Amino acid sequence: MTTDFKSIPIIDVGPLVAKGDDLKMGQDADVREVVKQLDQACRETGFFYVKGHGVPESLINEVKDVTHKFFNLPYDEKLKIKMTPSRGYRGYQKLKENITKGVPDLQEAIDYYREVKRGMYGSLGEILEGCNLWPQDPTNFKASMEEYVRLCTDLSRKIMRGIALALGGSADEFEGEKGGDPFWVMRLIGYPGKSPTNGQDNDIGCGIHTDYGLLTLINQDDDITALEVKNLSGEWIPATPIPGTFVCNIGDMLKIWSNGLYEATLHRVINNSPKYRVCVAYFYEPNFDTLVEPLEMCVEKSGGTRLKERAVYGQHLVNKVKSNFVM
Ligand SMILES: N=C(N)NCCCC[C@H](N)C(=O)O
Ligand SMILES: O=C(O)CCC(=O)C(=O)O
Ligand SMILES: [Fe+2]
Repeated sequence: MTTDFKSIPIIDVGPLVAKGDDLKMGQDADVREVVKQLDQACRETGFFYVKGHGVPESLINEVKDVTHKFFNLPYDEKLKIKMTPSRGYRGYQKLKENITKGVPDLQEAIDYYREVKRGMYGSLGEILEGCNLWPQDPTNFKASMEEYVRLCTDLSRKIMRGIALALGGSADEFEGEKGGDPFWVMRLIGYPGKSPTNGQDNDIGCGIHTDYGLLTLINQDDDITALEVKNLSGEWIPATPIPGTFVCNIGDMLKIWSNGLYEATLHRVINNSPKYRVCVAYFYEPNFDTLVEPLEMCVEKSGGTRLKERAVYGQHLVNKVKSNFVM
């Protein structure tokens, strides 16, 4: 259950990153301390900053830098990697093309998904079949992003091990058929700055929503506060950038698996600054074809009441992708 949090906690995941490959990590006192903090943050906020993550700061900055460079290109150039349904919904979406709850978002973006080979998940995965679209310019774009995805996937796997322990499971509770072959999504997002002259009818960069999967790692520009998180009384708490950290939040599938012990907290983005803002959002997801329903151990912890929600992750994603482009 979300609470009336007034700020977003910071967690140093260093010990979890260092020992996260060893399934006996739960016996380590430093890891146990991280697990305790993860449990509290997931219960009370659903959002936390992650420091001590081990992803090089140079790469964190480089992916934002190439994202800025791409969105700075002339429109015709950006359209070379235009997203279409026939390209598996991968690629560039112009301003206001993405829609949240019926309202066009004041953002442009590129969507990347883990590869879905032809027939891989039968008809379930069909609409996402296709190749990711990489711009020629800047030249280091593809290599930087692929390395970034690799490191974010590894970090997320370790954070999920910490969360598995926090819920009272074994470290690899979310692996195997649940998330041992994790899907991923990456969205590079650009939010135009506010100009005094263009009195926008809608200045919402991304409308109020929850994320779809397990964990999101947000890498945002250091100098602009735009992401806001909703607490229990409905106040918007800013996720002010803290250089060198990721903002990490919980998605819909982890809410279901945890039987609602952990919340997928509502959030939105408004860029009130005059500067253009980018965000590199990495989404760590379950296995595409896994059926997600409350874990028995979490139902017990909740006193026996079971959430009614259940979903095949890939179906949940596909439903969202389809509705993201219709008014
Ligand atoms: N892959 C994720 N989680 N993306 C979150 C985007 C939320 C906005 C989207 N238009 C929507 O309405 O869902
Ligand atoms: O731009 C941001 O900081 C967050 C974007 C977001 O919430 C999303 O794309 O799911
Ligand atoms: Fe989000």
